[in-house]
Amino acid sequence: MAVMALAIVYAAPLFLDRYLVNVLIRALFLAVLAITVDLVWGFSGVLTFGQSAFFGIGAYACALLATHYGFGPLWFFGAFLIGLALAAVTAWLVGILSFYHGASPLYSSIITLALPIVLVQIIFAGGRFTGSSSGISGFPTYYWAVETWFVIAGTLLVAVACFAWLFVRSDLGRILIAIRENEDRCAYLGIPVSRIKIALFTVCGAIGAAAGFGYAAFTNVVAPELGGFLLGTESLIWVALGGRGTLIGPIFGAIGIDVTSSYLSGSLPFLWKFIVGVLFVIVIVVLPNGFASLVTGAWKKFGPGRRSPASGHEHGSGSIVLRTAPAGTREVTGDQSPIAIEGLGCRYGSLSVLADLSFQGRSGELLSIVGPNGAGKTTLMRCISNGQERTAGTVEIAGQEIARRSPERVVGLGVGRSFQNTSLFDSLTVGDCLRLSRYRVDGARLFRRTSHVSLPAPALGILKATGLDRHLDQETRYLSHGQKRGLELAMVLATEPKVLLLDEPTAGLTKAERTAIGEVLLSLTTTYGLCVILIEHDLDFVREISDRIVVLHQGRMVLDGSVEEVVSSDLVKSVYSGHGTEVAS
Ligand SMILES: Nc1ncnc2c1ncn2[C@@H]1O[C@H](COP(=O)(O)OP(=O)(O)OP(=O)(O)O)[C@@H](O)[C@H]1O
Repeated sequence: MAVMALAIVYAAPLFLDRYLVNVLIRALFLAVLAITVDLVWGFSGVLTFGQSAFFGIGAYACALLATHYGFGPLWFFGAFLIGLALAAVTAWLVGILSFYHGASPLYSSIITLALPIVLVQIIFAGGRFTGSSSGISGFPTYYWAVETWFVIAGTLLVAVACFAWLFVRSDLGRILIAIRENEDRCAYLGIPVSRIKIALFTVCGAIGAAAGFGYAAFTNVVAPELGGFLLGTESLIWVALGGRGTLIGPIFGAIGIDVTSSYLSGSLPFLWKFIVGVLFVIVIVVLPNGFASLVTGAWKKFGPGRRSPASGHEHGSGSIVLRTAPAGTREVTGDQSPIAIEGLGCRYGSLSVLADLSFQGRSGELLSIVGPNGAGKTTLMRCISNGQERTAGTVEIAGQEIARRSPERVVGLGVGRSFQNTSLFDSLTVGDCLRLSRYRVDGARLFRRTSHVSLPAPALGILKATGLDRHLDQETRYLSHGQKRGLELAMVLATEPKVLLLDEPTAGLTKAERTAIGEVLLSLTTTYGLCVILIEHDLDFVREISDRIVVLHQGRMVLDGSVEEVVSSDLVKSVYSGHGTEVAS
């Protein structure tokens, strides 16, 4: 494919007229920018308006160094490196500001929106040095033949597209899609979401600068618009029209719109922009996944090896082999408690949701947390799995305080958490989900996909019990509710936790599935020695499988005892009957 694309790049200028080749060279550089927007927005879900700023930085590095300092092969190459480094550092700083733990997606979009505006103001403020609003033209550059420039721009585009393609199909590329679909689940599997986003943003910034540098060196003109907000927004339109998250769609979107506008914007300056706007609205409504979805849809329907939806998958993960991971080093030793909670409290403003909770969990123990709706059970899970949630007290995992650690770092201490509502990645396959849950233990490859995944014995046991080991190539959206629950549990166990937090794992399951889950939980404690903390409303289920029960009421612990003690307690009966005593504060 890459060889064919390169052959086209080398042959095309021989057959096309000169004006079109000139227009295409600019469009090819812009298509490189579109790929970076697709990686950031299409694949990892960060709506960025600021990718043009990096294009502008690369373009101005070329123009400013050639105008004010010197020109020659070394200067040219030096300017290229300076442009890339400046863009990478800017992108890294913007990434840190945009994606620090807890930043909302809206926040990062606003920061990327401000970036090109700030850059243009800096260019204006640069006066004669930066050429202010008129920009810089006529600076020394290489006046090679258009055929040569076409080959340079085309080769850059093919190279970036190939690397991007390999990247999005790799282990790390799957993680980008997982982040786009369910950032929280990724964090609670120990994936460092913020760091991955910052790294991606930095690399895409540098690539955008390379494209801008080439664009400026070819056209011999730079203007503030090259780093402006308008180009940033246009690049989003190319990606949306072409097909977000497809790579090929944004390339054709950028080339198609730029070339057409070069022909039409002279004769129909206002009408052309209007046509693009209307086209954009129509495509968003009729083809939300862009024009590329027409091709991929037809390919899925009529192409070779087409699959039924239940067995197919959008991104083609290929078969994956399951292996048993070597026994981890996560067993809790000696008398150490896997989990010890002391004086834990949580407030939301003046509302006290949890107060003064203290208890410990032991290895091989199934500890159920029960209590009426609103008692604070889920909040307790949040306080254990995220160091930033609690407002008082301490939580220790195997003797280590979680302090203010973010969820992914708490996973590193040995806490695994499943959510009240099953939380998976719809367009990823079962195999992909399992592979990415091993990120914390096995890491992820940058340009390759591993053909196997090594899982600890408890996770393998669940896959076998639910039959998921025979559906590794199936997208998770086609799984039954019970299978989804099973997969989520297997994914959490793949992180090799010492303490497993389960929030209503049997909700919505049939009686048979509930019994199966009960057996699985028992084997996790008895065979594998895990400490399981379970929130459950089904008191019969709790009674059958628990070693110990903690009862919460109005955010306080009213009882901590054996199953018999709790079941026979009058206090618990009155709490559940709604006549519960007001807990003294
Ligand atoms: N972010 C928040 N801001 C304000 N109040 C909150 C927040 N999260 C939870 N609460 C309140 O804290 C209380 C406990 O909620 P929590 O979800 O922990 O209860 P629960 O015992 O898990 O209930 P359920 O069994 O219905 O899931 C509720 O009154 C809830 O409204």
